[in-house]
Amino acid sequence: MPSLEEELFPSTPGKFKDRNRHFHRCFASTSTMFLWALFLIALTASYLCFQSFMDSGNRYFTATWGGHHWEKNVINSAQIRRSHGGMSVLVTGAAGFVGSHVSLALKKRGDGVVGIDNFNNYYDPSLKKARKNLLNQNSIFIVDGDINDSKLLVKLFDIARFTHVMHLAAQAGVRYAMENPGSYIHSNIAGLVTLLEVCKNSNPQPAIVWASSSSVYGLNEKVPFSESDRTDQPASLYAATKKAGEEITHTYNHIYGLSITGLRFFTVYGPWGRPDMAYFSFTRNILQGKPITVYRGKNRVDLARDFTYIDDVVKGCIGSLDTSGKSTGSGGKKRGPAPYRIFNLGNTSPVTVPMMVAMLEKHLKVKAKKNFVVMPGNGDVPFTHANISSARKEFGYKPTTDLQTGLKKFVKWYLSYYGYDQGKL
Ligand SMILES: O=C(O)[C@H]1O[C@H](OP(=O)(O)OP(=O)(O)OC[C@H]2O[C@@H](n3ccc(=O)[nH]c3=O)[C@H](O)[C@@H]2O)[C@H](O)[C@@H](O)[C@H]1O
Repeated sequence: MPSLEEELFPSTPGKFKDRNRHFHRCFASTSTMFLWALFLIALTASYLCFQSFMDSGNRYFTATWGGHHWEKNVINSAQIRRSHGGMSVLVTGAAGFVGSHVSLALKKRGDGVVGIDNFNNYYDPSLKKARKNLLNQNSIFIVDGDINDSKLLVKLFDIARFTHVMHLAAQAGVRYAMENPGSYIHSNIAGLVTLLEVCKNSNPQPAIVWASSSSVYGLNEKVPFSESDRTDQPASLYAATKKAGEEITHTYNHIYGLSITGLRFFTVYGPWGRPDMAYFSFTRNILQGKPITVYRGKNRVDLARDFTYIDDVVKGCIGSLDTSGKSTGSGGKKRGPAPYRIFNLGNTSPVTVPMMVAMLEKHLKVKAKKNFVVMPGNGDVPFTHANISSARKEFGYKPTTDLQTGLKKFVKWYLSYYGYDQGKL
């Protein structure tokens, strides 16, 4: 005798012989659809719940901040250890190239330094970890966190009364902007605004020095580039976000009385540098016997950069901090006008890319396998050249390291850091 189930949901249509056949079929398919719909709704709901849990709870998975021990580390690290004119500086992007160098220099002269870095994987995070270790050895504490985390920033300002912020956290790289545009908005726009909001609300407000870029000059053809030259023709999204940063910081200066100094860095290079930059990746390839791609402009014109050595840039950063003047607002209210400044930090002597390669070949004692290709339309500009008279006048900025000398120091570091001096070559 067939079961009720078999009666209602026969395995083969031929089994259905009663007169309610159509009704049963209809009922069967409607219920199945209903069950499927329920199942899909449940699945979607669980997925959305999981997503929102992950988003809101992300902090809890990645957060490594908070607690008594952590606060003690922040307070100790922020402590000024010199008697006159010391400052307590929050350095964002402290595990980065420029950030790590500036942090060490500030600490060395007795200023308080607390770093923050999100240790993202835009390039090898182990290099960032190594920089962090170096800073830790010099009693500099680095918070593992993102500048978009306003709760973290508020907490930091609550427990350490920073007099200055050296804002170097950013999504760098000119060409990568075509691959991952969102990361530029996240760090260079949203992150900047989050930081400025916290700074403007803090009491007292810190003075802010931050990294803009030579790339804001974009398609400007007037050389050398002066701060008053036009910067409304960016050639990359990276440049556009840095230019936007200059406008955004101006607003915070104007409305809230924050002291702001923007530094236009010109292709900074040196030991502990960024592996995504040409001098660094060329070195890696040359040592590994791999070819390098050298871009050329129209009519085979060589590209040129005003390569600037890291120690010179550090001096420029510190000179800017020392002369930044005070923010005038407090608790979100402006009490008077505050300084708003922009400076080029370049070297004032551009070198072509093939000349830079020749210097690397000399220091590495290895010939490069060069492929010359026409510069792709991916955000590059043909040349950069800084006029640095403003920075010189304001805080005595005077670069002293030429590219030949700077690359020699870089190669020495590279060979040692990657173990080539122990027979790898
Ligand atoms: O001053 C800045 O504001 C910027 O400086 C830096 O950008 P750039 O000056 O473009 O440096 P970098 O990539 O080292 O290319 C150097 C040269 O090599 C050429 N280049 C590059 C790659 C390659 O494969 N081949 C090549 O010829 C290339 O065409 C160029 O002529 C920072 O990365 C950036 O974050 C920002 O800070």
